[in-house]
Amino acid sequence: MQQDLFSSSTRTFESLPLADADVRYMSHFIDSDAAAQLYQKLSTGLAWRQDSIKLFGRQVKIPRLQAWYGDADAQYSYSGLHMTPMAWTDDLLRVKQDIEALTQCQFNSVLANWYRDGQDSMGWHSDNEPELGPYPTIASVTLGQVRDFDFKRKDNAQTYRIPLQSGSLLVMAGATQRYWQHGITKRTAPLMGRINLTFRTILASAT
Ligand SMILES: O=C(O)CCC(=O)C(=O)O
Ligand SMILES: [Fe+2]
Repeated sequence: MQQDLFSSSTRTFESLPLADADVRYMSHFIDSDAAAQLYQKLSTGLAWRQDSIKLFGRQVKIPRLQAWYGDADAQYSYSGLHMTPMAWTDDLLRVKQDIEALTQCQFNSVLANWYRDGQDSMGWHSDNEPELGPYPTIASVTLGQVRDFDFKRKDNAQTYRIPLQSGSLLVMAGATQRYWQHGITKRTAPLMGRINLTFRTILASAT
């Protein structure tokens, strides 16, 4: 692994104040120059797709580009899309291994999301597909534009917002997906692009 890409002194997690959840945030997982470089590399280097989902009987383009990488057996279904992973790239593997060392968790796949501008978004959801298991750990890296990441509790109106900085790492674990939804809202202000990498573990028994 290249030593110079990641800073080490400021790599500490803070716990976010969400009840019945385990959410940790590291603002400087990757330093800002390296994050900008990695954004450029991944924007041209990953096999981005414009997927559509069926909504009320019509095919609707999802408001972002996506790419799915991982171990060959990490098959994933999402809103009716069946995703077969592409083989790990060196960059994705390096980030994965770095997160694994920090979190002591293993991941076998990553969903990459590219929010091209403020119009791209992700609606309210929980990452609660059966193949993720009941208490999934999801590690999410932000590169590029800062975007607000919103949490909304399922059983009352509680919300929590955190602006995710370029180079940051957000880890959602424990019962987070069970009690909370999350999403990235659209913005009318002109925004630059943001690439998000969400590392997951697809359980073999569920596929
Ligand atoms: O872009 C993000 O930070 C969130 C992505 C997300 O929630 C997902 O891929 O499930
Ligand atoms: Fe999610």
